Amino acid sequence: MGRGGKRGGRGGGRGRGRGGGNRDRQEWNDNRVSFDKVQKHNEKLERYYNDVLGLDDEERPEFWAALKRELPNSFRFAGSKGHALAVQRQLVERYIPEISKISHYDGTKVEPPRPVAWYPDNLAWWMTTPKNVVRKFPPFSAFQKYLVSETSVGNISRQEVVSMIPPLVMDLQPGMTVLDMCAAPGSKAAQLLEMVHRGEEGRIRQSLREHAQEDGREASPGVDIKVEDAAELEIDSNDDGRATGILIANDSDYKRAHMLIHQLKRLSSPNLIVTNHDATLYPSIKLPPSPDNPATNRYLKFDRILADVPCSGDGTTRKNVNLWQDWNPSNALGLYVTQVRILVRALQMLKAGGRVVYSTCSMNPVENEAVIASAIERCGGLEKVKLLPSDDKLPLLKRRPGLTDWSIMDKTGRVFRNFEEVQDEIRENGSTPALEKLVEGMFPPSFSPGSEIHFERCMRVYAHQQDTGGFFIAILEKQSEFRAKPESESKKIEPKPPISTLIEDITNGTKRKAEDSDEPSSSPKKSKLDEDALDKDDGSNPLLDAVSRSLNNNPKEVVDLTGADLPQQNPRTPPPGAQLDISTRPGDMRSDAAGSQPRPVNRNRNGQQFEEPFKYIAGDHVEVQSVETFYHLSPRFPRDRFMVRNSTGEPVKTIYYTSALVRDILTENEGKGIKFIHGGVKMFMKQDVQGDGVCKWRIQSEGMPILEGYVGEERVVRLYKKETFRKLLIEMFPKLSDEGWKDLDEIGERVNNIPMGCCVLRIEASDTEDGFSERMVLPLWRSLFSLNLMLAKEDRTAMLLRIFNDTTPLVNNSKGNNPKSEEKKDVAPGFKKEDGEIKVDVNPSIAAAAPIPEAGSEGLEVKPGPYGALVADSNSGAAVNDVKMEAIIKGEDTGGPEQQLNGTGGIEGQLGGVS
Ligand SMILES: C[S@@+](CC[C@H](N)C(=O)[O-])C[C@H]1O[C@@H](n2cnc3c(N)ncnc32)[C@H](O)[C@@H]1O
Repeated sequence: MGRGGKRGGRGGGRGRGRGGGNRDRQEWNDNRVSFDKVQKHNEKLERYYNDVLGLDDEERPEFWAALKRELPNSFRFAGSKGHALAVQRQLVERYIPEISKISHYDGTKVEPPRPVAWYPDNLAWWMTTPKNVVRKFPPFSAFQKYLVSETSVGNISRQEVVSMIPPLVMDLQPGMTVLDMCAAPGSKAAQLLEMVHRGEEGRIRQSLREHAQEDGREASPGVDIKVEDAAELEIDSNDDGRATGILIANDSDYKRAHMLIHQLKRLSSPNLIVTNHDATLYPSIKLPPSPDNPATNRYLKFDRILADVPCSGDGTTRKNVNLWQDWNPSNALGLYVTQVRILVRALQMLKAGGRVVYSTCSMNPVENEAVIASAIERCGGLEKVKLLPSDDKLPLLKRRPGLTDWSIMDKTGRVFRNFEEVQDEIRENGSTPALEKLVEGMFPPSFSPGSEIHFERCMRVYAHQQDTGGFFIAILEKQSEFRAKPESESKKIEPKPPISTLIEDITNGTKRKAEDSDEPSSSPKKSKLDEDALDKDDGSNPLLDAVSRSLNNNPKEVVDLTGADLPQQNPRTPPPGAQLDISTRPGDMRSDAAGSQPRPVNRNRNGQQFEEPFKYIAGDHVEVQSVETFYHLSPRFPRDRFMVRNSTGEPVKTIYYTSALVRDILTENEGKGIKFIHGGVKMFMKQDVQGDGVCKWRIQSEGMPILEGYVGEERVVRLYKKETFRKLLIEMFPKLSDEGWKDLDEIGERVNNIPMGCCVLRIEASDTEDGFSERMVLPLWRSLFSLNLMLAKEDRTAMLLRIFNDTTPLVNNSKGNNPKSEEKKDVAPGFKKEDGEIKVDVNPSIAAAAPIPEAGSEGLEVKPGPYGALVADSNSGAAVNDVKMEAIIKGEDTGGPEQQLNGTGGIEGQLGGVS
């Protein structure tokens, strides 16, 4: 993956890196400000964990002291391994030596960032110097710039170290089918997606090399596959090296699901689908029938599932300091039912032999060991689901085993050792709402000999062990298919309705009042239909069909179809975990969510929400053919994976590309009520060019890494020298006319001679002094008079800093001759902005450099418009009409659905030609 960067992930919208003013970010800032001020005591919290965790007298004070300290900074290098290591090298070679020279006022040396010992390949780092010191203290300013810049382009992901653990213990291999059930904001999903693509870059290059001669293409030089990676060349090599696995990332909260998309889109993966469902009711996904057995329905089963469930989050007191005030035992008790349901559904959707990793950032056994025990019980016991040992995983990670015995604290603070004590209490003193929340399954189960669940195989990570937050992780393996017990038969799991509520029901004939209960409103008793629906092995799901049908029509239908409880089950309503702020781990969100803005909801005429459909276009479609001809595509590139997102199924603005399995899933399940909200990588965007033979479809930087190896030499420009690249980064729209091409050194002649349109700039790695250590591929636009690297400004800036340690401001040659004039910003050559209006610039030097062509000359269409004439696109240099020009200048949408999402303003977000 990563082919020259975070899977090419350069997309980057306007929103990146901005605060966005969302609630979670705001909370985080408040937390930071108030960390020292918050009273870090909570009698129930301290009493419960002193009792239940079994820490000895020596360890206990360390545990509490750590929970009261602020968390060290941590971050992870993201993207393909090769690329991530290249960015990491900058830290090691350039910034750590500088930071090591800095001293505190008392003369002690500042501790530089250091790698997290248990994270593979030194790709995760942490540092004890507080963020605000790094941000404000001048000696750190270069390092701070590096962090900000690489984070903004997605090469660095700020993530808490314990939150990096679950994906690492999944044993995820390329080619696998993977589901992340509660994925937003997406830090773990990003790790999973990287794993789905592991080794892909090398495999594709190997395949291209093997077929270079046959295809008449020149393979890139200097592609030495490291010996330790050689094994990866063999895995998942069927599709000419392209990854065949899939990650489906899901979240029930629509807004958060869009943060997830924002986060994952940076990885530009065609193997990703994002869905928006309640994980307790996750729908079965249909696959196309197998050719051998066309009459049988097939459903997707997963090799790996991550259930990083909503939880009370009490392992995160170090960043969510308000938890000290807010912690209450009922938070965890109220989440138990949802957590069990999510885990049971995960186990149902797993292949036999597949694995679920269950994790929380809570230390409470009711959300952890109790959930594992209850889910195993519902799924038919250890014969069906086994808890796997984890001591062979991440040997350098300090952890404690899972608890084998625990007590439960009720809302009032009373502690019970077992369920019998609860029943005795009810018998003796009568029931109370607090007692009614306690169910048998929350307590340690009793086992017959030989049937013990080995809870000690779970991993518990505590704050004091290595200065982190707290976390719980368990690995479960499905042994064989099962039919899960309905909850009504598993009395251990379902809380009885509170007596007070029953009385109310009887006397008033009304439904339960939400305020009576700590229990999540989306954890109502399930109807029989519900349970049967989810248990069906053939994957069909009448409940979900009914729900989705009703959502597409009339929400009231849900009531009619599925019984009294279901209105609360509407999968669009985030379940309780999502509504509890503490369960959403604001710390996980803060960096990831930064700048992401929820996509405006699409609504039809009746005001109902809908997603643009995913429609695949045929390989012999005239537009696909035009692309094929112009870019001289190798026959080895699949033509049957191009997709558009509109109901006509015609390519209008954007052509996306997906893997074959993603295509099969999106087409097979179309109109079946599954809420797919993202899929596909932007491969081509339409440009209104009017020249003979100039392809209207320009390659998007996101799609470039996937496509580039298959583009014919006719559209390829090769660059070897750093200095040439530096010029292209600093200078937007370098002039080719008037012998300007001569300033472009090694590529000057080639770009001057290449016919107009989009081309592939291959930056080849070499051992020469002025050469690149890492190969990169970027889209380049050759226009009539100039050239432009199609790269967002922030990506240009990040590359300048990374490759050249250069912070030179960018020069925009399209801005005319008056650099002081802010008014000129964003305007194409030959035009100027005055009093907010775009006018033709009559400056003779510009006119000479960029004469407005006559109609028909070099294929440009000239037509008058509000700006006086047709101009060259300020971004790509291509000819555009004035409507388009206006849209570009205003930053209005010129792209597909995703552009609306981030408010990237279409072209401007991607190309950086407009600030
Ligand atoms: C702990 S966070 C997940 C963090 C995420 N795995 C990561 O690494 O960035 C839990 C997520 O579960 C979602 N959620 C809560 N209830 C859910 C449900 N019933 N089904 C699916 N998602 C749910 C919340 O919206 C929240 O985003």
